[in-house]
Amino acid sequence: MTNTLVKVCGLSTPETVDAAVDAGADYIGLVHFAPSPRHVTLDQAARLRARVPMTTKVVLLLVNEQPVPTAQAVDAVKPDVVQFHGGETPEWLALLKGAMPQEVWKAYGVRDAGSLESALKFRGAVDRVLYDSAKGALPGGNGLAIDWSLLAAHRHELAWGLAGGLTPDNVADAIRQTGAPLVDASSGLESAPGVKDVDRIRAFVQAARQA
Ligand SMILES: O=C(O)c1ccccc1N[C@@H]1O[C@H](COP(=O)(O)O)[C@@H](O)[C@H]1O
Repeated sequence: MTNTLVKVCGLSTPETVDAAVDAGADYIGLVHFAPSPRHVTLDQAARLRARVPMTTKVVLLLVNEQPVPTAQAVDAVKPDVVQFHGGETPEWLALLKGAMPQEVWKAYGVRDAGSLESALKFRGAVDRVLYDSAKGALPGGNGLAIDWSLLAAHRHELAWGLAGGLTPDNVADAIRQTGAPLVDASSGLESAPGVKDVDRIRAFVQAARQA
């Protein structure tokens, strides 16, 4: 058994939210980003959020939102964490972190070891950095893994998590190789883009727990 925290992201139906909660996910993620096949409106997100017990934390994912829509989204959904998955700056995220009670996470695209050094610019500005692939058509949710050996070799100074291309089949290896304190999956738990598979959700949480 590992202590690795598990996040299941990109949920958009009551059934899949319930499946992730029942499987024991620590975090469930709701994507509010119109170009994504996992996009939920603020109204949908608020209704999904209302199903989640306090034992599971809710992450609202935003991409390059302006200040007013960010505040409106947080107010409507009342998440525990806001994950920013675009080109948000440390200065802007530090301001937000000081102004709201929610945790602030920043997804950061990893290309090489230098990426892990440059992520240090978010030190103090966010509560966690989520390393994801820097490639793909969308800012995230592309199912592309990063080079795990970079994370294994790195002396981590930031609270962090591993995202990008994780599936029920590779998550145990990913945890063993990187020592990730948190793992996050979305497209690897789907039968088609945006369509989560409850069996894959359960298998992912179980595989991460047993790594
Ligand atoms: O899921 C999306 O469509 C998405 C869109 C825009 C930004 C981020 C998005 N997803 C997040 O990306 C990572 C990795 O996803 P994957 O497991 O490789 O599919 C994860 O945090 C997703 O929630």
